Amino acid sequence: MPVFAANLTMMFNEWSFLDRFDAATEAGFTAVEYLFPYEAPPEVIADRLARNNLQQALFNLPPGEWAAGERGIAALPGRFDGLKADVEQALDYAAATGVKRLHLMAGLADPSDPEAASCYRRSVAYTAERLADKGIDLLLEPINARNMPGYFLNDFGAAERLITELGLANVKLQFDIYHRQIMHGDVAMALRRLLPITGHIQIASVPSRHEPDDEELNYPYLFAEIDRLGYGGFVGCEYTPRGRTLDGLNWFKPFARS
Ligand SMILES: O=C(O)C(=O)[C@@H](O)CO
Ligand SMILES: [Mg+2]
Repeated sequence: MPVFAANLTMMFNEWSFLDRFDAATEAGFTAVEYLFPYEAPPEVIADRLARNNLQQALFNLPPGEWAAGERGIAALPGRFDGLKADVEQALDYAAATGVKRLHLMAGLADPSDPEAASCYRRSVAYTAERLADKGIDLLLEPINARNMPGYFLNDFGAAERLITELGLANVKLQFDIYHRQIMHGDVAMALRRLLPITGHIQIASVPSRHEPDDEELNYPYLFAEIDRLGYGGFVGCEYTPRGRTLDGLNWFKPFARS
């Protein structure tokens, strides 16, 4: 049975960020993920996890100036010193929360620009090495161009090639099924092929990015396939509820902790 992580950036927005940990637990989740923890002190987040007996599945390394439109800095020339500081900040939060995988956003850059490609490779290799010291996986997530125009890592093939070429045991794919379907389709076959290099899975309906219970993907089939393939990681629920979060959790009832 997949272990689902509530994405607290997108779900449970009826509560303040810290209260979302309690709300997700009440709803039966045993794990959480979110984009960024950095506005709350690490020990405060650690306390919310501990008091709810929740596992921290994933969060992102700092993404640069998000409010100014940045979506990561790994592929941006001239930002390597900033990236090094970001890695140390993320590791402080990782130590407090016990998270075992972190996502590094690439940034907005032309994937055919050799300078961006070289910066990205250097950033990934450096970050992977720092995380490996702590037993943490580094995740790379291809993101579709409709949601994030101009994003550097906009292709599953490019992610697979880089992961394979680097050959670093802790660099893995963040397989967001929503992005996969929009970018390439062929989800089940891609899961079968890419599972050996996959460190985290995320889900949402396509095209609306709501609960995984409607629209063009057959999630019951995909959940069974993920189990059949022996996936032992988390499945992040990275969707915007159609209405109130709790009203949209019928799909999750068979998997909820009682
Ligand atoms: O956009 C997505 O999909 C994500 O998983 C975000 O966490 C971007 O990191
Ligand atoms: Mg995602």
